Amino acid sequence: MLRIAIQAKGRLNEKTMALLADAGISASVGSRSLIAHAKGFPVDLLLLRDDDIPQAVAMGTADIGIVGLNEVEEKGVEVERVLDLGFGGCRLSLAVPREADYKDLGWFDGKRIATSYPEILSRFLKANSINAKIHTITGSVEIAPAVGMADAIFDIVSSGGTLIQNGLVEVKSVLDSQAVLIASPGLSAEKREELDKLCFRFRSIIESRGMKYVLMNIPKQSLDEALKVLPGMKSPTILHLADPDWLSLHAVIPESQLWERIERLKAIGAEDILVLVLENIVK
Ligand SMILES: Nc1ncnc2c1ncn2[C@@H]1O[C@H](COP(=O)(O)OP(=O)(O)OP(=O)(O)O)[C@@H](O)[C@H]1O
Ligand SMILES: O=P(O)(O)OC[C@H]1O[C@H](OP(=O)(O)OP(=O)(O)O)[C@H](O)[C@@H]1O
Ligand SMILES: [Mg+2]
Repeated sequence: MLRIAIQAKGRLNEKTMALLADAGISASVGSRSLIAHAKGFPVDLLLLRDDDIPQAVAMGTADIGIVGLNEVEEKGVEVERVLDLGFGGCRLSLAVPREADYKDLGWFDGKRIATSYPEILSRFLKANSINAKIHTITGSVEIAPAVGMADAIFDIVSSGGTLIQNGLVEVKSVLDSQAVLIASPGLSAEKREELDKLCFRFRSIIESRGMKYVLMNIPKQSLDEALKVLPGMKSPTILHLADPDWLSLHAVIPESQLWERIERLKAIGAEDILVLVLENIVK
């Protein structure tokens, strides 16, 4: 039985539960539960604050965990980074007040920087020979310069909206983060086997995200042109129709290219185009 640590509540919780559900793992988690037995896979869910997940996995309290890379890097513990999960995307950046006379990293020399990520910041400052004072606070970091607590900040940025609201400008992105699956270094062979199965499910879900399954009818004489437009997994599927002048084409297309491809296919005579949601790609 694998034990997986996930965030009890917060930004990663919903998407983590959705990923588990897509992988056929369901659990009824009460608002005060700390541990839940899952159905559909031999796994227990351990519900923790995200700060505690890297340590829990490093110690073996949990075998695996889902947490932001930012927390893994901050805690500096020894865990295996198994899989990038493609959600919870953000970055850790240095930002300064809009009116600051900032030219380069040298600006930070002698300055006070507020952050909830002192370890990552300290490593970065050292690597760049910057002598700044780190002021550690646990939240509302962006307000620190305005209230005179610091000259600059080092914090999570996603849309950049919070920085703008607080009159700050991002000057250096230090770490790109997303939710990652981590594993304890000393997993037994049995647990490793379970983890491999789980990873197989996660990978097929991640790969299918943003992909569409497209079916259409195409005049036979347009086939060569259509094949130039359609990617497909290996190549598109071609099926014969009862009408000998027409073919049916099936292909997998990234959502970002969908409408541009459909316009090109319509221009060469494609009709009856169906776009279906792709649940999983199993390779
Ligand atoms: N604005 C954002 N956009 C995208 N991802 C984010 C954003 N803010 C944080 N994250 C990611 O989500 C993780 C969890 O964020 P959250 O705000 O829920 O943390 P928290 O308040 O420390 O939660 P906890 O109560 O578990 O300690 C962060 O560590 C980061 O990886
Ligand atoms: O670039 P943005 O899209 O504005 O996101 C960045 C903000 O999001 C997070 O805070 P959150 O909203 O989770 O609140 P918190 O400060 O209470 O953690 C993070 O700490 C930043 O403040
Ligand atoms: Mg936290």
